[in-house]
Amino acid sequence: MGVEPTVRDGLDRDETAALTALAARIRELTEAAVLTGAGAGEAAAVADELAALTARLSAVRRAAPPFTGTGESGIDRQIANPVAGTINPIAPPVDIEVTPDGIARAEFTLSQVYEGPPAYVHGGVSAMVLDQVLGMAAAATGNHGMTATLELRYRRPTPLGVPLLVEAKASRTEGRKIYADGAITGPDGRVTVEATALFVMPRR
Ligand SMILES: CCCCCCCC/C=C\CCCCCCCC(=O)SCCNC(=O)CCNC(=O)[C@H](O)C(C)(C)COP(=O)(O)OP(=O)(O)OC[C@H]1O[C@@H](n2cnc3c(N)ncnc32)[C@H](O)[C@@H]1OP(=O)(O)O
Repeated sequence: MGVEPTVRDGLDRDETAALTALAARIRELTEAAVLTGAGAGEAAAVADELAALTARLSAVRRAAPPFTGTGESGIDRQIANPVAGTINPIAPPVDIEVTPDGIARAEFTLSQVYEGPPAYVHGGVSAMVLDQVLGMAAAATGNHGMTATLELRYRRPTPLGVPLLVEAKASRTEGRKIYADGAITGPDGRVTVEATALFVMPRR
């Protein structure tokens, strides 16, 4: 059971742009849903309208999330990725670049949708972001691996609603194993979360 891997539709630029705009509106909707004080009656009315919109989108449904046709690598093509994917409303999104010297980095801001402790980022969300960014740093070595271990050290709370920096780099490769380190840094320049991970290339 479960979801089978399957051939993916590729999106052209127009569809990518339209689905990216759709996801941006849904992110705004999510934040509005978390913060609204509209009251029970109005919330129920909006829920009915949203059900109709969902039905419109679902009228033509793919078997699996599409890839973008324009990305340079396999990772860049994962346009529905839950961390970096611009068409995925649950992605903040974190716009990750990989420098020529193999550093994966992004500046990003997390809204109150991602709150864990009051006023701070949920630790699992920080973990998700670091998993992706360390994974991309590992993949920059030319070896795409699955996360085998991800160790986190939460040094201080990560603030919501301000620009954060995330950076990672592969530290060493041993056969099918790639190790990477990274961190999230707050606007005051202090590290809030450190991460170390092992990625293992699956046996083909
Ligand atoms: C056209 C477009 C295409 C698009 C494609 C996009 C590609 C994107 C690529 C890259 C993106 C980067 C961004 C992504 C970031 C997020 C990644 C995730 O979230 S991954 C999901 C969570 N992780 C899992 O679900 C793994 C589940 N586990 C497994 O599948 C296996 O356990 C696996 C592959 C990790 C290892 O399985 P084995 O059978 O290959 O492992 P054995 O042969 O036993 O071990 C190999 C070596 O690794 C060590 N090892 C294996 N697992 C270990 C572990 N958990 N801890 C420590 N060492 C481990 C072993 O001790 C061994 O080391 P010794 O060669 O003896 O030195």
